[in-house]
Amino acid sequence: MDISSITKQLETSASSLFEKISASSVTDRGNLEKIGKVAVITWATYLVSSKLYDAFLGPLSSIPGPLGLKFFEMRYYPGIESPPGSSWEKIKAWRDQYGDTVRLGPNRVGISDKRMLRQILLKDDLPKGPMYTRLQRRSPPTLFNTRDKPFHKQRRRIISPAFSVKYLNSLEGYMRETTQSFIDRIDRDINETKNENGYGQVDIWILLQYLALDIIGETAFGKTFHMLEGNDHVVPRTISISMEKSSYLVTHPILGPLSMLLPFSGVLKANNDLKAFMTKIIVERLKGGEKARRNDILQILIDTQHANDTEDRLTAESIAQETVLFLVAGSETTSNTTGFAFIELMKNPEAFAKLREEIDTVEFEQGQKLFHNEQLKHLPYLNAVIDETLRLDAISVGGAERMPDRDIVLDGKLFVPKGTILHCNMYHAHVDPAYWSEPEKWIPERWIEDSDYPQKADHDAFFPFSAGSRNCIGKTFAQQEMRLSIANLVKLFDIEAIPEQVALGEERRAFITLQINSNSYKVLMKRRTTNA
Ligand code: HEM
Repeated sequence: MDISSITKQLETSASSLFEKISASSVTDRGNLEKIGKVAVITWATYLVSSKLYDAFLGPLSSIPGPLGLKFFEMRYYPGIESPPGSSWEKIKAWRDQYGDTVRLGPNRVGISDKRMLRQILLKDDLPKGPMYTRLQRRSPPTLFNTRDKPFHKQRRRIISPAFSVKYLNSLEGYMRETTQSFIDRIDRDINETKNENGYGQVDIWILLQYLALDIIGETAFGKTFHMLEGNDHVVPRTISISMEKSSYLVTHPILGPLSMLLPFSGVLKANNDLKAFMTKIIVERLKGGEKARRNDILQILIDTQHANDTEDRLTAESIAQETVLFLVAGSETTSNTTGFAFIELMKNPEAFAKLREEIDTVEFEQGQKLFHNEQLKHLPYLNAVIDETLRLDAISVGGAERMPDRDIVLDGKLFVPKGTILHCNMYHAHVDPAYWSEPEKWIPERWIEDSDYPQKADHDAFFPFSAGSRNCIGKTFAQQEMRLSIANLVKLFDIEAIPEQVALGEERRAFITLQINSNSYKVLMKRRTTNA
């Protein structure tokens, strides 16, 4: 018996029952009860038949996927988040089993075909999906979480000058100053733990986190948080609580309205502290006039007050929210990618040697203790190390959501009705054997045109910063920061793996961004005595 006949029978039996009952008197209480039962049965019948229709006959029915997900949302799939932060691995296993279009829910399709991804993100530039509304909670939307295209276009136009190459060049001084504090901190840690060969233990993962936080502090907030000097600051602390909570709200939307009542330790207090901190900085800048001006991202946002068009003037609340967004979107993404690059370099000593050989062809400028971005921008192996890490250890393993506002056909073959949630799994495209040879191996040579590695990188299947109007506004900022930290460390220090730590680097979880379970990865380091 096929599904359509089951559905028909259910509908017929419910309507005949309804007819029988309506024929009798409705005045007595018994009949009222029967009517109630009929209403429930009719509703249940409708629900079951529409679920069966969507699962087996609807427009998404031909897309393969786990049976349960044809009926229920992914968050109800048994064990999907057990252990916490592991759902991305299950989704990857489904992709390997079912292919590059997978049914991931009654109304959700996972996409990792590179042509379809380009169409969704770039050519059709579809609006963001409902996940981003959940991230808004009760605050006004930001550049990242708005789903409104005209609002986004206007906000992006206002904020873009803060991320232009020219403006970023002018911020390089802050990045280099902070990188110097990072090097000083490493020297301190080495001295405290030095062995007979001069090597000390350094938690490179944590120090990279502090570096990224301090860099955003300097450039976006106008103040370093002094994390590298061992400070505990309200801003990073609040953001870290908020990230954990946001990740939970994305997977458990029902908790949204309840979230403020739940005992998320100190969330309310931390949020108030953060608001007070931001308000103080903005008010100081506004009151201080010309004297208080500083060359940074915050200043660009504050300067929108002088825009001709009143709609382009950001309110104090929006300035605070957007700067906090840069910290959330710009710190862990960058520090974890750099951390993964070191984890890969420690597993591949020949690659480390090649990178060092390249870096050693460049000398610090006279009187300088660190490189400039301009000296590093075009180094092929350094950029290949970064790109290969962005491919294989992609931070956004959870993917991004888009939702078509009209019926569309993907790549001329897959009909997708308006309102379907398209779960864009860019990471899956990064490791698809159809696009990459030895996709699970970390091979920087694939990015180098004149290397011996036969199959070169497929740039059309590479989306680390997404694509289209909602691509990453901080891409150049992140690349600059990653080049500076990797090149300076490789130039100044000998770095060696600690065998037990290598295994730790393989255990991963994702709460919005990919990270290592241990949140710590130690290496042995000592100052170089030659070539430095
Ligand atoms: C290696 C580092 C980084 C990676 C891999 C990365 C990746 C991404 C990706 C994949 C998106 C699209 C997300 C989506 O559609 O859901 C995105 C958006 C965004 N990123 Fe980044 N990002 C990085 C660093 C940064 C930095 C340093 C900043 C700011 C200082 C930043 C700010 C943003 C913002 C504001 C958006 C939203 C843009 C919009 O919708 O117009 N990111 N990023």
